Amino acid sequence: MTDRPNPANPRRLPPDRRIEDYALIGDTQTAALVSTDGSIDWLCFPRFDSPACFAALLGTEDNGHWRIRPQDATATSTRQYRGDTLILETDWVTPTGSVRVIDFMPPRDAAPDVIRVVQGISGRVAMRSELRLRFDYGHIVPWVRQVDGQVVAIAGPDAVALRSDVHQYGKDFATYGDFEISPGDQAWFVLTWHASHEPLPRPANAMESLDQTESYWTEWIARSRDAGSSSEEVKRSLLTLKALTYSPSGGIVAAPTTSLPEDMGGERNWDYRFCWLRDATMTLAALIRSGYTEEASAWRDWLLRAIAGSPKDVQIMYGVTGERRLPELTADWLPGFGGSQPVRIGNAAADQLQLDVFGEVMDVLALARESEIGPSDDAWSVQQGLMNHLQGIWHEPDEGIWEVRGDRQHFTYSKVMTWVAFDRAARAVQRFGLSGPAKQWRATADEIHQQVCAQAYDPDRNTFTQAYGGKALDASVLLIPQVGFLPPTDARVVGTIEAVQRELAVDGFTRRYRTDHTDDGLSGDEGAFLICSFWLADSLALIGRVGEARALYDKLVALRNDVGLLAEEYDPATKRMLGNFPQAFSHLGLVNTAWHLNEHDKCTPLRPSSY
Ligand SMILES: OC[C@H]1O[C@H](O[C@H]2O[C@H](CO)[C@@H](O)[C@H](O)[C@H]2O)[C@H](O)[C@@H](O)[C@@H]1O
Repeated sequence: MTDRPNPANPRRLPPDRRIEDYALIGDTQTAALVSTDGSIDWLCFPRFDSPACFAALLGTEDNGHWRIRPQDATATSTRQYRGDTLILETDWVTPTGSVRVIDFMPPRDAAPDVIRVVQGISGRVAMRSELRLRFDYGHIVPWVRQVDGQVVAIAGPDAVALRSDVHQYGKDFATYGDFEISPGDQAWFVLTWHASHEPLPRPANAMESLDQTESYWTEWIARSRDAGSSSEEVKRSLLTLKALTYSPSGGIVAAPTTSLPEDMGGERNWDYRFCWLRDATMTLAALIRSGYTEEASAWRDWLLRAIAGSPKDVQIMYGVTGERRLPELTADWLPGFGGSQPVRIGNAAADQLQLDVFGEVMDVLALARESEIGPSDDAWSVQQGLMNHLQGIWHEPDEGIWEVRGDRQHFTYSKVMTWVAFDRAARAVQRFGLSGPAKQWRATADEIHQQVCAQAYDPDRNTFTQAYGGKALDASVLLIPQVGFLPPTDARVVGTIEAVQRELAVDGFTRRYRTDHTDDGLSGDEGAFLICSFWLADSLALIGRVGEARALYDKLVALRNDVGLLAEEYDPATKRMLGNFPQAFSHLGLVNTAWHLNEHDKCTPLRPSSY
């Protein structure tokens, strides 16, 4: 094809489209988002951070999508995951009958596939598949042709083949398949990516792949500890966290999307398809607690490879196999979700100083050492290098946990987590007989402790503040008792929880900070931050207000969409999710709070540092 689609007449998506209208399918190397309308609007092939071949999520249908649904515009859909798997079932009801569309991505053997199977339930239903491939984040129209009965699309490094038992035809830069389905009928579609210079991979068998995919997820979830009354939502969150794991390397992405807005229509749009040490360590803590040691072990190996070299070059985030350069670009051809621009590719936060990651890494490695994963000499030698480096920089101001793009500050949470790093290092020497300057580390931990209590505590409001000498509040300091910095019985801890409830509350949830009190370098506002709301529930449980904690947990669980997924934030005013989706932070928060409440019910004390 030589012409391009007419940009003056773009194919629009429904204006009332919501982030929570999407469901996730994935193969633990990449993932796709499927809308309630049966359209795959986001898919990056072959990795989470590869350019998207379907980017309608951040634009219009002309930026690439693949819809399979009844031709009847009045058809309605409901959907669910098949049991405890990532196989999505969308059931359509039309005036003439009903059908089921089954969408999944088989855990990868060689080539990545998206498979869609349509099965008749009742009556007779006229269906349509509408495929619009656009490489490189929605702006390259590929050369599409039929080769041996299969549709092959090629542009630059990418090639995608569609194999199906439904006849395909091309029209207006899209590929269509029209078919009818009755009970007992079945139609299948297999979309496969390969590098354009390589031969077409062998086609996957749709039904065999379905069985294999079902077994993969069912066997994986069967290894989890039973979370009692929270079991249903914990399992779904664990499956989501597993789906965000890049299995070849053990890396874990913060979310599979870029630029879903934290402020609808605004500029708070970021690329999350990378491995943050912070998000990954917290995810690991949730997985270890839930019985998954294999993933934790793989991630420890990932970490050691990623940060290998000089400790002074350690970054706060990496690519899925440890890439260090993640330049932030603007995809100015994409209008953005709900008009939220810019759409960003890459993330400049990779170059920031965020001191908290030292504490998070030291803490999760301590947890790993104490768990079934056991010790690792390599890990300890890397940890010693990190501690030597931290000894020289812990007193510096930084960008903090929230990666502000305003001035660096002495953020309280950053300093608390440097205390965690020195505390865990000194403890490891004492407890496991490892080598290292334990006395010096303990002395530094004590110095940081005194400094935080003196400079980050506001006696007038009886609360820890966001930064030394400041007045602004920050929900991250809710973690002070969880990481063991102060006991939950300390009046300053109780005062901080109450101040957060008083000053950061929004409809019973909490913001991470107030954008009118903190200069984060950005315009606009944002919603309630879900992981912080889970931390608030944890804090309430820790100080004995368990009824309130459970009520908040239940309220957060009720925010999940129809298939149990959460974005990063929630706007109580519009009752809509905000931010990248689904977000590891929110799902690990759910898992940890469920375990905290469970442990509380069983009167098992929390191990310090459980996030
Ligand atoms: O809010 C501004 C920042 O937003 C992103 O960071 C957030 O997401 C990270 C990944 O989940 C998380 O680790 C961090 O704590 C959050 O603040 C974005 O990646 C940043 O570039 C941006 O400055």
